[in-house]
Amino acid sequence: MNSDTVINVERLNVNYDDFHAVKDLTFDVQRGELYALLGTNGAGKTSTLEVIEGHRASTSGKVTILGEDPRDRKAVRPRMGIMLQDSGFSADLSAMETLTLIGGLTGRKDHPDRVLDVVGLTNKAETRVSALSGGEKRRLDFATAIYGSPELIFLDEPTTGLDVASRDDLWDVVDRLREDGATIVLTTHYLEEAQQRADRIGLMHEGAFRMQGTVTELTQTLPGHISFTLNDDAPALPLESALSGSGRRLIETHGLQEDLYTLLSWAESTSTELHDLDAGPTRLDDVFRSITRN
Ligand SMILES: Nc1ncnc2c1ncn2[C@@H]1O[C@H](COP(=O)(O)OP(=O)(O)OP(=O)(O)O)[C@@H](O)[C@H]1O
Repeated sequence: MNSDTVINVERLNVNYDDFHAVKDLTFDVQRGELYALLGTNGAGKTSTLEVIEGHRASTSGKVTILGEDPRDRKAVRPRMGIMLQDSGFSADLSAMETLTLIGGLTGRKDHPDRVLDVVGLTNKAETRVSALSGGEKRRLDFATAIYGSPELIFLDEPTTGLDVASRDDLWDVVDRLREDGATIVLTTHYLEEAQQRADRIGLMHEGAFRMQGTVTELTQTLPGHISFTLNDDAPALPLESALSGSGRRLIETHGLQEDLYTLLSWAESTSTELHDLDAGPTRLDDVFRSITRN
């Protein structure tokens, strides 16, 4: 573990009675990284995060965050922010009072009106939590996590319930925090968000990591695709392809650029039209689906 290691997890196990929910998990998160902990339903993500965030004792294993034991609340609270899936704020408090309370509880210094402005809730400052819409509550959840611009921020399903514009706004704020050096741990079921933003991904299934690495490392494990349709009188293709029931040709390839070049050169030299051409590398969705099949 070096001085840039913000989270270190070694052989973490979490049992619920005789159910083994998290199995020997080992990973680290480095300063400034956005690490996405992804996985199937019930994979053990929340159980893992609860231990890292200091909300749950592990059954065995060693976890340090910011060089401290996560259960040492006094040491870690001022330095980290958490956006839970359901924060359970007091319904009677206003948005402004909620943030003031968070500042008092965590010891993180900031100005509630600044943070409300950042998340676009200035006009709801005096509105009670009970009167906020679902998306506004989510933005207030986010505001509590970024209050004081902590150096480590946990975002648990941050964009669930947000419309597209609000999602973009949230990611803009995250990008700015990262420019200032924040480390982010993300869980999400929106895989395209992780694909676009994560430096590294841990992919969990049934309590254990099935894969860990950068998006490129994960997606390189499966072939990319080229697909199109041809007229019935088209000449023989230069590459092996599969034919779907709808008459679409599919080429699966680990050499996408090369095969695409071969195909396009062939199409030009034979004056063949490739209708509805689509090509691309494997997406994280495909990798995700593959782990549930193994
Ligand atoms: N308090 C508990 N008591 C018993 N079993 C639990 C408890 N909390 C979680 N589990 C079980 O542990 C497993 C992992 O749950 P966890 O909530 O960590 O998964 P997750 O990856 O966050 O899932 P999801 O994506 O569905 O939110 C599940 O099978 C769940 O039913």
